[in-house]
Amino acid sequence: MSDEWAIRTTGLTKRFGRRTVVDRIDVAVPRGAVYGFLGPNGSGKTTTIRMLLGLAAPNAGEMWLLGHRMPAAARQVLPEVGALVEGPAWYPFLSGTDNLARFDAANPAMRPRDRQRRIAAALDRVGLSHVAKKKVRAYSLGMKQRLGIAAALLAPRQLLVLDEPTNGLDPQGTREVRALIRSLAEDGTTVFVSSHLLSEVEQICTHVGVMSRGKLVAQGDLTALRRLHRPRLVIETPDVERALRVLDDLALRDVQREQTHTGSTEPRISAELDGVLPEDVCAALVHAGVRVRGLRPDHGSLEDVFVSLTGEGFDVDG
Ligand SMILES: Nc1ncnc2c1ncn2[C@@H]1O[C@H](COP(=O)(O)OP(=O)(O)OP(=O)(O)O)[C@@H](O)[C@H]1O
Repeated sequence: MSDEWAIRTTGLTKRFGRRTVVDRIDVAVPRGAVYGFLGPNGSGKTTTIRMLLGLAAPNAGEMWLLGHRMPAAARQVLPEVGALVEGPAWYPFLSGTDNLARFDAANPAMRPRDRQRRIAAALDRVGLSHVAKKKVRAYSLGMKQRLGIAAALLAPRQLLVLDEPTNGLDPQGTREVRALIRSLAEDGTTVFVSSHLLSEVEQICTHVGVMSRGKLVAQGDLTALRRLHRPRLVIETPDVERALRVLDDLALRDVQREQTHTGSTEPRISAELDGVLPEDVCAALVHAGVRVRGLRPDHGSLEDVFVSLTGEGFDVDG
């Protein structure tokens, strides 16, 4: 498998009993990407991550991490991969440093001689040096999550896999973790991050894969996915019937009467622009005597694209 992919799977499948929870997915994460693995709860994200990390065995399909076949190359590859899955359980009465020391000591590949230096560097990387000696029970959730990322960074990593790293965090904690992910990516680490929050993926990711009911329904860089939305034109006018005839004459597609929103009394219609310029539609409407009270192109949001792909909404409150 080509070296350009940090993660690649083909036909990856996991069944629990008769239920297929991951269904023949082809994941492609380019090196250097921040890849958002987006999907509602229960869509199969954690199961996929567990397979990638060798924590669960696939029923079918193939996978490669950093160009190496998994799970065959697990011993060689996994030391290059930092992971945060279901947040580590910390000892609340030990400090951040002492918790990381226990974590580090559990890994036989780590040289004890460098332990303190390694821990100090990891804490510094996630911005926790100032609380290194504080007991973890005094840490905020965001700090605990950053400590989890510090644990994943005790060794130099080419790839970081983070399962819902901002889940349960308050807005401040969320911002801290997002900023950390961005800065890790700037250092050249590939980051694979799962989330059920579209806004989160939009803010930090370069690429996205969308899971829905075990299937990967869309994948690519964010700009390319945005292009999947066909721009529409929204017109506000009291002369709906006349306007509809004009749009029909212009052969615009998917002409719809929009539901009137509370607070807005003006009837609205919309249509796919399909290459026609908004100003030409406006001129035709005015020429036909339609009173145009409002006219604007709607380029749509990423959410529109994903809802149309999955038929499900996303939690858009970051
Ligand atoms: N060990 C298991 N045995 C049986 N079913 C399982 C097991 N693990 C997961 N599932 C089921 O597989 C489906 C996918 O779960 P998974 O945890 O991968 O989804 P997810 O997208 O990560 O969602 P969440 O964010 O809620 O964890 C769910 O319906 C879940 O109940």
